Amino acid sequence: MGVLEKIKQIEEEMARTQKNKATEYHLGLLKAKLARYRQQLLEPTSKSGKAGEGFDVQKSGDARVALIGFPSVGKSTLLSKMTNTVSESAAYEFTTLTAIPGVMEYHGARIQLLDLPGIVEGASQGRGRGRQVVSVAKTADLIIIMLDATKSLEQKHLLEVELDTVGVRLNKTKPDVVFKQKPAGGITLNTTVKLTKMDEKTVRTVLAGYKIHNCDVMIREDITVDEFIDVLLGNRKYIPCLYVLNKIDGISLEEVDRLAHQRNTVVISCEMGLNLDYLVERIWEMLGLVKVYTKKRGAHPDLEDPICMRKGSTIEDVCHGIHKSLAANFRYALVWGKSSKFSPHAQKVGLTHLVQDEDVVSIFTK
Ligand SMILES: Nc1nc2c(ncn2[C@@H]2O[C@H](COP(=O)(O)OP(=O)(O)OP(=O)(O)O)[C@@H](O)[C@H]2O)c(=O)[nH]1
Ligand SMILES: [K+]
Ligand SMILES: [Mg+2]
Repeated sequence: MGVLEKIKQIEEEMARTQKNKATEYHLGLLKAKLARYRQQLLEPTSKSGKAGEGFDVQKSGDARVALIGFPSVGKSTLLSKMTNTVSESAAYEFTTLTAIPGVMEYHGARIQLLDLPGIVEGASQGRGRGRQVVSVAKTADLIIIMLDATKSLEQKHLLEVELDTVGVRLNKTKPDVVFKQKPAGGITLNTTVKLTKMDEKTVRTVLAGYKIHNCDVMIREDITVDEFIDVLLGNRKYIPCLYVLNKIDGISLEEVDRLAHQRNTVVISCEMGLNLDYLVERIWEMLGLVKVYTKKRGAHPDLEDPICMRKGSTIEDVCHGIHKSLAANFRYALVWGKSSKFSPHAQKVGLTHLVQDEDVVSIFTK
């Protein structure tokens, strides 16, 4: 039996099985199996060595944003509007056949926007170029799910399912679970919170399903069995996602207003240039980039050329952003701004100090 058939069988069995306390651990086992088979789907086989590989596009700039959507929702039109790259757009489906990178500049950051071929339902199972597209999505710092506002928003759910299947978790944080395998000693299971969505027996059943007999597990969040499986598999990607509804020139104002209020959603019209500035702001915000200004002793901060970094960056990252050898000769730094304990005055800090957006930093070397 092929993997696809096995998956189908399990899904059918799950659909047949009533959800209740008595079947909970059996369902957990089925889910574990299902995840394992789906995993296999993504692994390259000898027949199709290319499966699971993405398009070969160099990452560039400070962050990467991938445009995912059904055909002809306007992905290429958006790329051409927002960057200096032109990507062919047309009224027929599958105009774009490969990944086309463009660069947007904003607040001194260079953000790579990646136009991709349209995908269809079943993409993750290898239909069309879907698998390549979804693997590129995994490399993004932000995924834009682009939708046609004049069409049914059921599309949104279908795309979420495709990404979920390849292990991309949208707008979710990594479950707060410590999991360590060990050579012997059995299973040690600890929880710091009350588990209401699964019980300990389910946890043990799932571990057995993965043939894990020796490990330490510390669960610090009230997670579901799916989230627990994610932890075991360990290769899930937690990526922020912005839903962009295009072509609002084709719907009523009332409808626009209703759609605009949905979570993580921006409504636009590429054709009429509506709301594109706001879209850039939201992209920036969701990327959580941080810009830091540097200042030489006795001089004003350099506001022209900030250093752009990921949220969670440290003074050490700032050093690397300035010069390769700077961290090695580092003595101390002075920071002004949100991360300074003594704001508006400077704080003297070391390499591990976390910087915040719009901090001003002076580095002192040996
Ligand atoms: N009415 C309207 N049409 C738009 C808008 N944006 C794009 N279009 C049209 O939609 C069609 C598809 O646009 P594309 O940019 O090729 O869409 P795509 O998502 O890149 O399509 P594929 O590459 O085939 O997946 C073109 O005819 C565009 O002119 C918009 O805001 N409003
Ligand atoms: K098109
Ligand atoms: Mg296109």
